[in-house]
Amino acid sequence: MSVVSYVIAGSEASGGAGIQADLRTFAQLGTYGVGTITCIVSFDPNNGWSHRFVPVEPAVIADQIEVATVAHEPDVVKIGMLGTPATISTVAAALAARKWRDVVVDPVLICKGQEPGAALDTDNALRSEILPLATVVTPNLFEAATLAGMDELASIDDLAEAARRIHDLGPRVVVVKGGVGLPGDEAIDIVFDGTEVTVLRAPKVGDERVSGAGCVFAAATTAELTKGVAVLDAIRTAKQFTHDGIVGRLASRAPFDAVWHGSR
Ligand SMILES: Nc1ncnc2c1ncn2[C@@H]1O[C@H](COP(=O)(O)OP(=O)(O)O)[C@@H](O)[C@H]1O
Ligand SMILES: Cc1ncc(COP(=O)(O)O)c(C=O)c1O
Repeated sequence: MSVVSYVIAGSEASGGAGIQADLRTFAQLGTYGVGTITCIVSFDPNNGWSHRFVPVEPAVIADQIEVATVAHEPDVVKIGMLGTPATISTVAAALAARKWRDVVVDPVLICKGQEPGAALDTDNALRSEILPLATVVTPNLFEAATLAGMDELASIDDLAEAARRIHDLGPRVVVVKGGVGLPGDEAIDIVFDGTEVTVLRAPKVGDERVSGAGCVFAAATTAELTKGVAVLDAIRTAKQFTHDGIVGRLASRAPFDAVWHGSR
């Protein structure tokens, strides 16, 4: 069993989300983080903090995956933002070429700044090429509705129905994160393993979304799986770790706070 938590994801240049958040989370939870960069997202402070998105060349992504996997032989990997159909095909081929103990997919879908047409192709490629390889997938409300082909998710029953539909696409365990999106004073997520639905609850910390929460949640799950923890226990630890990081969040000149990595 490798002590390396491997992540294939985008760089988010303000430092709150993406691979920066993933690698910090791995370090906090005691695994050795190794990362491959798929794209670079730079928010634009002069244009409403909109996304500027630059994909990395597929051949350069393949080179990074080659050196990381040959050097470390990781057996647990997190997939974060991929961003284009070409990147998705490159990463899917690389994943299929090795045996993994766990593949955690945070299905970061559209990035503002991409054309809607390109975004739809990206959603479809993720659904058909990456989800079947996942052992754990962690969509937020919006991503779950998109992947499940549902209009709006407004209750725990809706989360469970979305999870069932996403499970049919191939992942072994589906976590649908209600986050701040469901009414009430709790951030509710559900876990569906193909048989049972488990409901996870934590107090909401404010009503705002915090940048990097989704990345940290999936990265913490990945770190725990790297250590050999069972899936549901890994997800429970991730929920607490993310909650603590939201409590200790970091304000900046950006219009959104960023999750801290663990307790502050
Ligand atoms: N304000 C909040 N207070 C408490 N928990 C939260 C809050 N926002 C998100 N969470 C939790 O953090 C985790 C990641 O949330 P997610 O919905 O993926 O966030 P986002 O889509 O904003 O990145 C989930 O467990 C979710 O329930
Ligand atoms: C590169 C990258 N990955 C992932 C995300 C998703 O971040 P979050 O955890 O806030 O959903 C973003 C959001 O900006 C991003 O830029």
